[in-house]
Amino acid sequence: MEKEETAKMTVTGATNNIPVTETWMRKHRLLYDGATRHPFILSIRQGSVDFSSFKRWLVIGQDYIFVRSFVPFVASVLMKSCKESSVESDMEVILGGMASLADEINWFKKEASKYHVSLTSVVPQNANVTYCRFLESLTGQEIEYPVAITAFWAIESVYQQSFAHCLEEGGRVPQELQETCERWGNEGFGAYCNSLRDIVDRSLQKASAEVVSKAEVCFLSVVEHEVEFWNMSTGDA
Ligand SMILES: Cc1ncc(CN)c(N)n1
Repeated sequence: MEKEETAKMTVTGATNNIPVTETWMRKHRLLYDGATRHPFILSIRQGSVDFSSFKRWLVIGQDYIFVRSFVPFVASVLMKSCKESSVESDMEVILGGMASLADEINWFKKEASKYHVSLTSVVPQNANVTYCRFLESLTGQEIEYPVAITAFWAIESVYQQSFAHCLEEGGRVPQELQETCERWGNEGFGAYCNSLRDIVDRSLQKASAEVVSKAEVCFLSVVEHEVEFWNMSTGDA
């Protein structure tokens, strides 16, 4: 009897200790999968994607524009972490993210010249402009660190999990997109996303209910923007 009670307590304790990001994932699974299992991503995984100049223009050109707006946002998260986080390693994780964005920019330039895409003449599409504006709105001082770091984690994670899904067993990624999938779907990038997720969960543990709810809204906005980003592939955005 005593043993049973102890077991119950442990189960209750574990339930109460579910990290916030895990509760969001369970609650918003369908929406999240809508981004990481978007038809464009599934077509890459199934090998049916038509990697025409239009798609190249999206993956290289539009994403290049996005990443250039992403950098100042990440810089603002770095500033917030210096001021608001008491954990030194937060800065190192975010700095690592900045370094990987520098690599991304160089990679876009390399791919653009390989496929003769002129990065300077790509016009940002509406969905991309809206997404970049959203990023800018999160750079203000009034945005709390837990909210900003939530957006950062969600943006990186959706991308990582989308491309990791393409690489899972049974996929038939076309040769010319293999490197793209590996760039974001690799395990190292996955570990980095997990470090961001740990920062989110830790910072939300100490946050007020109001900030937690703002962070959840922000998480959902990111997922919606990511869906809209891929919708550009069908001209629906
Ligand atoms: C739209 C989008 N989202 C996320 C990432 C990953 N840095 C990206 N390159 N582009």
